[in-house]
Amino acid sequence: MGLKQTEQRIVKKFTGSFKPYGRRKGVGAMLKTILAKKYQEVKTAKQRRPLPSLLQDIKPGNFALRTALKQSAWSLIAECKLASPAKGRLCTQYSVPELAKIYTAHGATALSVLTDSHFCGALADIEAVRAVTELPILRKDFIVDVYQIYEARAVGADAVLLIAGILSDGELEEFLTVAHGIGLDCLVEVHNEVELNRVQQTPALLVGINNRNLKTFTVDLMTTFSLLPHCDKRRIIISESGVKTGEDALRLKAAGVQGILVGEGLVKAENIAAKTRELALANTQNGGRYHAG
Ligand SMILES: O=P(O)(O)OC[C@@H](O)[C@@H](O)c1c[nH]c2ccccc12
Repeated sequence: MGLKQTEQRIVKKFTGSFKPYGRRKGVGAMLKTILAKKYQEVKTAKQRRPLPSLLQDIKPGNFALRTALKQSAWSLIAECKLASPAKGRLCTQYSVPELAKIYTAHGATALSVLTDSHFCGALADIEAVRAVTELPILRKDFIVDVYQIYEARAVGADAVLLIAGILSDGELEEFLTVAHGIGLDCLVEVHNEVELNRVQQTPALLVGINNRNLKTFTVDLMTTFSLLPHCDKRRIIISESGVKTGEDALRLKAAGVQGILVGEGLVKAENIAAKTRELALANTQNGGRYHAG
């Protein structure tokens, strides 16, 4: 199937007045490319392994991510991010499981593993990380089909990312229901007030405020500070992208977020172990938990 046809299919999938990124004019060429490829990948994966067969491999999870976030006064979700479409290769020194080991030993609350090829990720990375850590694992990808949610659980993930900007209201509801039905948490990502309001109509418990605009790639921590007053109290709020220092973490914590999701700030640090401790607020009083060892 050519790109054009695939894109048409994406367009057809969305209903209602909300326009997901894939459908807005002049919007992120990169995101469009990623989404078109994603539909192809899912189609191929389904052919290789139809859903009924995949379902046989699924043991329900136990909402390990929400449990860890609730138990921690401050949470660092540390991301295994080898590359990004905007900046290319970010980390050459360590493999994904090596990063996971460092993060685990130095105070991360949970791990995020990118499984999209544009970030040099693969689904198998989750299995590799599962083998070296007991921390909750978030599958970070562009989820556009329930199949990917089952796939995540089959390889041992505890949670998936759902990006409000690329999903219709119906899809958000459906994906949350499917994930919650198999004990998997969802971190639902928003970037503006319209998306936040849509997500707050759903039972989503974990809300990620992405400081990065997925269309322009610009990053501004103000996104979190300005959306925070609009978040209702029942949700657990995570600030995602562009967090670099312990000072950033302290400012976000003081504003009321529960934790941060960090990739680049960790993988590009000169000393990744020390940066993990810094962002986990491991050295500050009443900061996050610290796992020695
Ligand atoms: O590397 P950063 O700036 O710390 O960002 C991490 C994470 O938030 C980012 O990787 C991300 C946020 N939402 C996404 C959606 C898809 C892929 C990647 C992402």
